[in-house]
Amino acid sequence: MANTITFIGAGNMAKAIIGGLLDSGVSPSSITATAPSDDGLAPLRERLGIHTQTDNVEAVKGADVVILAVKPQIMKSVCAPLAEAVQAYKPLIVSIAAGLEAATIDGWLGGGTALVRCMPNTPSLVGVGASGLFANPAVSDAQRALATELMEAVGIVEWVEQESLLDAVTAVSGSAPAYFFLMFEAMEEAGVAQGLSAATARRLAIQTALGAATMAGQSKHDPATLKRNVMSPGGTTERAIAHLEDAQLRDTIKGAMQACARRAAEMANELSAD
Ligand SMILES: NC(=O)C1=CN([C@@H]2O[C@H](COP(=O)(O)OP(=O)(O)OC[C@H]3O[C@@H](n4cnc5c(N)ncnc54)[C@H](OP(=O)(O)O)[C@@H]3O)[C@@H](O)[C@H]2O)C=CC1
Ligand SMILES: O=C(O)[C@@H]1CCC=N1
Repeated sequence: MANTITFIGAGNMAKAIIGGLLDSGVSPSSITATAPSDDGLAPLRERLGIHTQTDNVEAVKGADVVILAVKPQIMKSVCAPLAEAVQAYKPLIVSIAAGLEAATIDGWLGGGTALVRCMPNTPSLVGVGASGLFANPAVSDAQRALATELMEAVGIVEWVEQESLLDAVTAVSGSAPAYFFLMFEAMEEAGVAQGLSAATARRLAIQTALGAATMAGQSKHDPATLKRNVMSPGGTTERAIAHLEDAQLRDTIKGAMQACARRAAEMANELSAD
């Protein structure tokens, strides 16, 4: 990718995308990351070889793509000072903030911006990310292709044509690594309670999740069939799955995902009213 990319904010998610981009062969010299102080930036500059900046406005000037990667709650105060440079240089803006609507951010940047909203996830760091993208009407086909290329460098991409669907994407993939990490915690605890060492239980649980995900991604069968294939009649898995169904696991997951999407919508309302 020959484009220059500036990350405004260099926290967990920015670092995950930057790491994935570098692993995919993007040149460190084409990436700039910003943060208010050099303390967190120095290791990125020294270990990864990317450019860093504590001045957001300078970092925006001349960038082809500006990725807004700060917390939603400070986005307004970060965007306002960028408006002049954004209007002058007209980069493609990519916001990865949960909740915040495209029109709200566009307004903070002075209006008329080509803006893609992206909901990525942290496995982007290891090239196995999953991102949902939405483009506002000012985004050209070439800019759509650029956003696709950027996020496909760190995982899979799904475009949605209705902005509100990004809240569902947040529930299905943006926040979802945490659901699986919780599952790993629970499986490790349960394995230890059954006598395994924590290290052994963790290693087996993680490898099993990797295997299940890889199989589900490659198989011509749906997940329900793959599940049935593990369940020998009268066997062990049948008992375990019956317990999970009796405990209403499906409703629990549905409730968690509804809470997630509702919070994204709530954040959009709270922050647009600021
Ligand atoms: N974490 C995740 O899994 C996901 C996060 N997101 C979204 O990504 C965004 C960032 O989240 P996350 O990376 O987790 O948050 P972090 O708190 O880890 O990162 C935020 C970054 O912004 C920096 N920052 C703070 N103020 C400024 C400023 N004025 N100018 C430039 N940089 C600034 C922080 O620097 P310092 O630490 O020095 O304050 C930090 O580097 C959020 O909007 C979130 O909704 C989306 C999908 C997944
Ligand atoms: O928890 C959050 O708000 C962010 C957005 C998706 C994942 N983390």
